Formats: sequence, C-alpha cells, structure tokens
Amino acid sequence: MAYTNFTVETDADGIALVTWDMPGKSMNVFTAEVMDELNAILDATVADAAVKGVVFTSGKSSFSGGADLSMIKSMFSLYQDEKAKDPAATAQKLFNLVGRMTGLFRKLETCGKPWVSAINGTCMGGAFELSLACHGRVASNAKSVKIALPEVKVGLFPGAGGTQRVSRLADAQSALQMMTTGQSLTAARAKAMNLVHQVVEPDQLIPAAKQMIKDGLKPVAPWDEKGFKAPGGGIWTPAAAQLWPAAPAILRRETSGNYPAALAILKCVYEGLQVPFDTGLKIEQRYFTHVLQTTEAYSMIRSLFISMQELGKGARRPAGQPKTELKNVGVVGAGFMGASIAYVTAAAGIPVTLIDRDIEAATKGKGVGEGLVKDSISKGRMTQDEGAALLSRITPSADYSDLKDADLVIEAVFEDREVKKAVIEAVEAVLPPTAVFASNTSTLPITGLAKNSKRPADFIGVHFFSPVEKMMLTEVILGKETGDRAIAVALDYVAAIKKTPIVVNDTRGFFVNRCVFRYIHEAYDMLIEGVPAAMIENAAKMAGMPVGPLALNDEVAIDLSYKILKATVADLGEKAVDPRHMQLVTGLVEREGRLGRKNAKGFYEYPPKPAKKSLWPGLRELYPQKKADEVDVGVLKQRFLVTIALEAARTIEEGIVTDPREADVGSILGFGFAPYTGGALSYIDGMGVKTFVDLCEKLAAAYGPHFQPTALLKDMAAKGETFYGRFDPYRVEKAA
Ligand SMILES: NC(=O)c1ccc[n+]([C@@H]2O[C@H](COP(=O)([O-])OP(=O)(O)OC[C@H]3O[C@@H](n4cnc5c(N)ncnc54)[C@H](O)[C@@H]3O)[C@@H](O)[C@H]2O)c1
Repeated sequence: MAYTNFTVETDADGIALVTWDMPGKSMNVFTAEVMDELNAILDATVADAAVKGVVFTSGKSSFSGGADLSMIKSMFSLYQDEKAKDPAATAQKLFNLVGRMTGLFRKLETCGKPWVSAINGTCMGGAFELSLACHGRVASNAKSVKIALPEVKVGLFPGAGGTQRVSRLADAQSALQMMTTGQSLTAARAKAMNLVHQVVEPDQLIPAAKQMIKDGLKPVAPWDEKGFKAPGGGIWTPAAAQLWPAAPAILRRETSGNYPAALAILKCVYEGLQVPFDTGLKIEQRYFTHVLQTTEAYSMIRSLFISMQELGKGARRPAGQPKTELKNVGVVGAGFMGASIAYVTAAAGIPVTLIDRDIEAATKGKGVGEGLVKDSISKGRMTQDEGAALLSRITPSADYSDLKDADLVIEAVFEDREVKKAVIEAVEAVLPPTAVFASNTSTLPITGLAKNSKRPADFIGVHFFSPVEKMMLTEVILGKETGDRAIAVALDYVAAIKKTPIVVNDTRGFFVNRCVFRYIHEAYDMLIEGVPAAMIENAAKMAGMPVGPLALNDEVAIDLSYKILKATVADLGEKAVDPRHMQLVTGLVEREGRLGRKNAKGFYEYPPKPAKKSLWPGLRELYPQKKADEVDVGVLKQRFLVTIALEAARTIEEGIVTDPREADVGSILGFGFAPYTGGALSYIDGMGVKTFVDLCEKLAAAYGPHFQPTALLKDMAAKGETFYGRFDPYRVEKAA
C-alpha cells in the first residue's frame, strides 16, 4: 500500500523500514493524516506474518519537530468557539482529541512486534513521545541530534505518554528537569538518562536499529513486564522521600507559580508513578485537557508558537513584492553592533562587506566574528570548515565603493545625526539603484534620518538587539516615506538571518525600548518611594520578568538613560520627563559615576568573577527606606506588568504598532515580558479589558497618572472588546 507521508520497505530478514518523509515539508510534523497513515502501517505490519519487526526513521535531515500547527490550532479553535457555550462538553471533546495520539502510541507499544526508532536528527515533542513508545531507540551521534520535550515553552506539556514513559525510564529528578524546562538533550545525555538504548555513528543508525530486532528485542515495554519498578524504586524510597517534598518548592522558585503546565508535569509524574501505566496515561490525559484550557496555554501557544511562526514567515510582508535573495549585504560601522550584525549575516550564508573608518577598525570588527566562530567550534556547534566558510564571507574594507554590489546596506555607526548623515551620503553615492539602506539607530527617528537620503522610499530602520547573535527579535522601522519594496527587502533579510521581525511605525524608542523604559521608570518610582531595591528586583522576577529592572538598566547603561532623558527634555520640554527620575539618574551618573555594567558600577556592584554581582549598598542611602512588611509585593508585580502593557496599548492607539501579534511577540522576544501571559496585549486580553481598565484606575489613584487607562482602552472596555477581537489579524482555522 502506498502512503503519502511514509515509505515502507521490508528486507530479506523481515524487517520493515518505515521512513517518515512528508512531501513539500522541510520537517516532518504530526498531522491528522500522519496519524491515520501511521495507524494503517501499524495494522499492516501486525497483519503481515512476513514482518518480524519495524525500524522507524525519518527521510529528512531532522527526525521531526513534533505536532503540527494545524493540530494545535484545531484544539485551540475548539476551545475558543465552544467553551463558552458548553464547558463540560468542550472538555470532553478535548479529552478525546488528546487521547488520540496517546492511544495510537500505546497501540504501537502493545502491538506484539518490536519497533525501533532510529533517531537521525532533531527529535522533538510528539516525535520523541512516539520514539518512547517504541521498544528500542537508537540515536545517531551527529551533533545535529537534539532530543527534547519542549512543550512547556508554549504552555503545554508532553501529553502523549511522555510524562509517564520518561519518568519510568529516567530517574524522577532528571525526568522532571527535562520536562519542566523543555531543555534539549544530546544523544549522549539521552543515553545517560536511559532514554535511548544506543548512540552510534550516523551511517550505523539503521544497521544498529535492525540488529536490535535481529538480536531478539522483546516487543514489551518495561512497565508492561511483571514486577516493573520505576528507576530509584518509585516514590516510596528514601531518595524519593527527599525529592518529592522539595520538588514543588523548587518549581515554585523557578517559575513563581506562573506556569500551570510545569505544575501539571509534576502532578502527572507524582501521581502516575503510583498507579499502573495505563492509569498513568489517563491521569496525564486529564491534566493535559485541563492545561489546554488555561489562559496561559492559550496565550502562549498563540504568541510563542503561532504568531511567531506567522511573523517569521512574513505575515506583514507587503503583497506583490518579489522575494529578494540577498547576494551581498553591506554593514557600515564595525563596532559593537555592526561586527555582530556582519557575523549573523555571514552565518546565514550571505556575503558581507564590513566597512569602518579604516581597515584596522573593519578588521577588528571581523575579529568579533572570529571569536564567535571559535566559541561555536569549541562547543561543537560548528565544524572547522563551517567556521572557515562563514568567516570567508566577511570582507573588511574602508572603501565605500566595495558596496557597489550590495542589495542591502545596514549602518551601525555612532549614534550621531551628523555622522549618520555623512555615511548615508557616502553610501548612496555608490549604492546600486535597486539597493535598500537600513539604519540600526536605537533613538533617532527614521523619518528624520531619511531626510538625508535621495531615495527615502528605499530607507528603513532595521533595529537589532544586543547580543545580536542571541536575540531573536528585530524591529523593522518604517519612516513616513518608506516604500513597500524596502519593507519587503528588510523582511526578506530578517527571515534569511532567521530572526523574528515586528514592523513598527516611527516613534521615539520604537516599540521595545519604549516599553523597556516604562519598566525601568516604574522601578525608579519604587526606589523613590523607598521600596528596598532587592524587593523591586524580586517582585519583577516573581511577575515573570527574566531580568529585574535595575539589572536591566545596568545592562543598557544608566548614562544612556540619562542621555535619553536629556534628549527628551530638549525635544519635548521639561514636562515630558519626571523630574524625580532626572534627579535620580543625574545623581547616579554625575555624582556617583555609576554608569552600569560597563564600568562595573551601576545599581549593582560587579566584582571580578567568580564573585557575583550584588546590589549597591549606597542605594539605601538615597531615599528613606520602607520596611519589608510595609510593601505589598503583589502590587509591585502588578505595577510592572500593567505599566508595560499600558505602554504597549498606547503604541496600538497611536498606530505605532498595528497588529497585536507584533506587540505580543515583540514584548516577549524583545525584553522577556512574562512569557506565560502570551505578551503585553495578551496580558490585557487574558484578564479582560474591563478588568484591566479598573486595575489601571486603581493604580493611577495610588501611584500616579501614568497608570491612567487610555481612551481606546476605556472604549474597548465599554464595548466588551479585546485586542485580538478588535484588530482581528488572527484567524484561527476551524477544527476539521
Ligand atoms: N549598543 C547597543 O546595544 C545598540 C543596540 C541597538 C542599536 N544600536 C545602535 O547601533 C549603532 C552603533 O552602536 P554601537 O554600540 O555598535 O557603537 P560603537 O561605537 O561600538 O560602533 C560604532 C562604529 O562605527 C564606526 N564609525 C563611526 N563613524 C564611521 C564612519 N563615518 N564610517 C564608518 N564607520 C564609522 C566606529 O569606528 C565604530 O567602529 C548606533 O546607532 C546605536 O544606537 C546600539
């Protein structure tokens, strides 16, 4: 029988090689059709007496990425459309849907013939759960092999038997760690955890998998054998007696109780290990159904899975613009940012001309790339040859005429209007008429810079975040005259370097920095009120922010905050900044010389390693300090999230950001806005706009008018609207 997504070849020994190779896809994913075909293959191999066992592998360079968007979306729309009407019936339907994959894998596990999964590349989520249901697992030792159950990162957890099988193979602590963090394992680590049986050279993968069957692999899972005991003896052992009381506390410390999926993993493992395997599967299915219905899962899947993919694939790309294959990119300014921009561009296979004022500076910039390559090679992420090829794509130069073949030039020179003006003119003098010019400025409006260009329609902002090689977000900034072709070229470039773009209209601070400074300014307010700095930082982390606002301010530099406050006063007048903020920052920079991380003196002290940073004791002298019991940490947490969300809502109201997906994805990728909320606008939608408006009014009365809800928010509250409903960029396909 022919299958669309699989080939099946049975050899002379009666071993069927099932190869998963979905047509037209770069990666295999689970779809309803894949599950139907897998079920049919299972039935056929069981029925065929000539088949002694099955080796299951992938025809792609990776094994599989797990569940497909369409499956998640259909569960999602079920929840969205039907929950309000009949919550109990919706839960039952979800429960049945969730059980499909679990049931199929259990059927495989108990089919009576041995199955071996041959893991040839990255194996994620549902695909690893399928492998876990196989009786044998062999992984290639290729560096590209990564094994993970990463569902928790989008608010879910392994719900197709993963929690039950992993905790019956690996010790409970490692199992919990793997699933509650979603960490990636190398093949060797997976073997050490007892999750795969063998790790072999890539060319030995299929022979080794077949050999397991020839050696008489029993088609019975360990937990289906009589007298099976979980590693470490289950949960009633002295070691377990230490782990289980501590586990919830550790999880709480790591997640501040913000992630229902992480807690559900803990419960699935704890409860599941006390009952027979099939009952454990039911427990998992029940918790998964529950987690699917939480606001956190709903919002995280929407932003971190669906919206991120849609934006990455060019959801905001203007229609009708042909795709640009970038053959050469110019980067002008080989300093802190430019050097890394050149590196990520070359890493994406694009030749780069890296220009600075003299060849020494340009070569030094390439040296940054050399350092990053060396690091990647030492960590096994890159081969010597790949590193050499990458570096050969970066050509340092001090001659602007070398930009004559560039499709796109990105400037990252000093943040100075005059310097930028001179660079724009020098570049345009040699640039081909088809090329686009992008500025990486963080504070200068694009429309103003474009005034120096003879071709403002081809002028755009491409704003990177530091460290460029790690940060996944790029803001694409539109000046008033930026044309569609420039937007398309910028988005094609961002896609080529595998970052996620958000398209933002020109404004002071664009989107991300506007929100970031609201976060930091709220911390200034708290300091001024006398809240101890440690409580400020802890409250932010408990709210789900990855970095406290004071530590973040140290990273971006306090003198930059000072410069921005002064520039705001110069451009918009004294009233545009809070005089108490100005006083605080002026004192820190001018009187104390505290510039932040860069001079090892900021809100924190940075002693030489290995000593850890600690809050600067002098902060306690600046304002009369409140006692810990005079501070409500819950309110501090709320203030951080609300002030950022309100700023994000303002950017929508002002037309700076036009699509809620971009505000959400931008807030999470740009500054780590509490990911469990799904982002700054999902935070508002999640609690309901009316509730948010009421909360803003309460906070405004207590902490100042910057908490006043905006006109749009009040209007939305009155009409019962949500951001996603109102702007409706987000269409969920109906369940099949
Ligand atoms: N530092 C950040 O975190 C960050 C983040 C996003 C954007 N930016 C923006 O990126 C730009 C560069 O910032 P940076 O931190 O990399 O600065 P930097 O001082 O490290 O680098 C600037 C580089 O530009 C070079 N340069 C100056 N004039 C030049 C000219 N006429 N021709 C060629 N090269 C010239 C300098 O020699 C230097 O190597 C600024 O616009 C800044 O606002 C910075």
